[in-house]
Amino acid sequence: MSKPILSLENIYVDFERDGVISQVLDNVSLSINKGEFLSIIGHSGCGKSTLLNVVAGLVPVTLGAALLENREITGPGPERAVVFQNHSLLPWMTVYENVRLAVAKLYGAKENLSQLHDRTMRNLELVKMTHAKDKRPGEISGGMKQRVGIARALSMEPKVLLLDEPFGALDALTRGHLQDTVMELHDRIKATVLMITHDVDEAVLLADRVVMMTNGPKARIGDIVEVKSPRPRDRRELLKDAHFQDCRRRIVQFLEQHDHAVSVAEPA
Ligand SMILES: Nc1ncnc2c1ncn2[C@@H]1O[C@H](COP(=O)(O)OP(=O)(O)OP(=O)(O)O)[C@@H](O)[C@H]1O
Repeated sequence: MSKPILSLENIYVDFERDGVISQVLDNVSLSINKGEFLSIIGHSGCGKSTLLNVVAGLVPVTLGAALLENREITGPGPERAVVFQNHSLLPWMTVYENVRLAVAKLYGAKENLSQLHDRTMRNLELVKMTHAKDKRPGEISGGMKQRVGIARALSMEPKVLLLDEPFGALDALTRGHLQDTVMELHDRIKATVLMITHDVDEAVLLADRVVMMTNGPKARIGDIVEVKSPRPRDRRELLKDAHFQDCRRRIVQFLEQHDHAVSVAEPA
């Protein structure tokens, strides 16, 4: 788990709207190892999604470079699958068909129908959704939709899985179940994952490292906390773990300090 798969090198991102330039990211550098799970946390609007979108190839950098296995990222590609907070399933297709569509797009030319079916079912099994394979998105819960979104992303066998607040819209119990599923998947398929979250406990529970971003504009990486708690992790056990609590405390402290920085900088 020590080979860098993804390198962000001195990344700057500016957006221009009506002649006004906003400098969102300011010299962000980060190296992510193969199989590593990184959480990104920071106050709302600081630029977390922008950073993830740079890796997804959806936002171009103004300066610097994002490299996947030493090759510059210049656009989207199946080796970087994204799961957004608002599951984007096609409502007229069944759960099976939603995943099958992604499978066919990538493997349709290389594999026969039975192989495509097996691939689809394998990914639905990974997220425990085979029982609902014939249902349409309107007939399943938010948590189940998110599972299907994850299955669809995994079916591309991406080198990097990008999760943009994947559990943000879910109730606490469903969120907990999905966190467990993602931890299990990460262990099982040794995926490299970059996940944005607003939830400190979630960030620490899932990650090998938690990247904390400063407030925008011109957001940077303020600090990184390494979570050394052994895997598999059990949320109840971790509550008693001094290292876990220390990681948690450092992140809360960072966020509080940066919250304060904003409130004192604002005019009264
Ligand atoms: N395409 C764009 N054009 C102009 N400005 C943009 C664009 N995308 C993002 N921004 C601005 O960049 C800043 C960072 O946005 P971003 O969505 O990356 O933040 P975030 O940390 O993910 O926020 P949140 O936690 O609220 O989702 C915001 O001020 C946003 O308005």
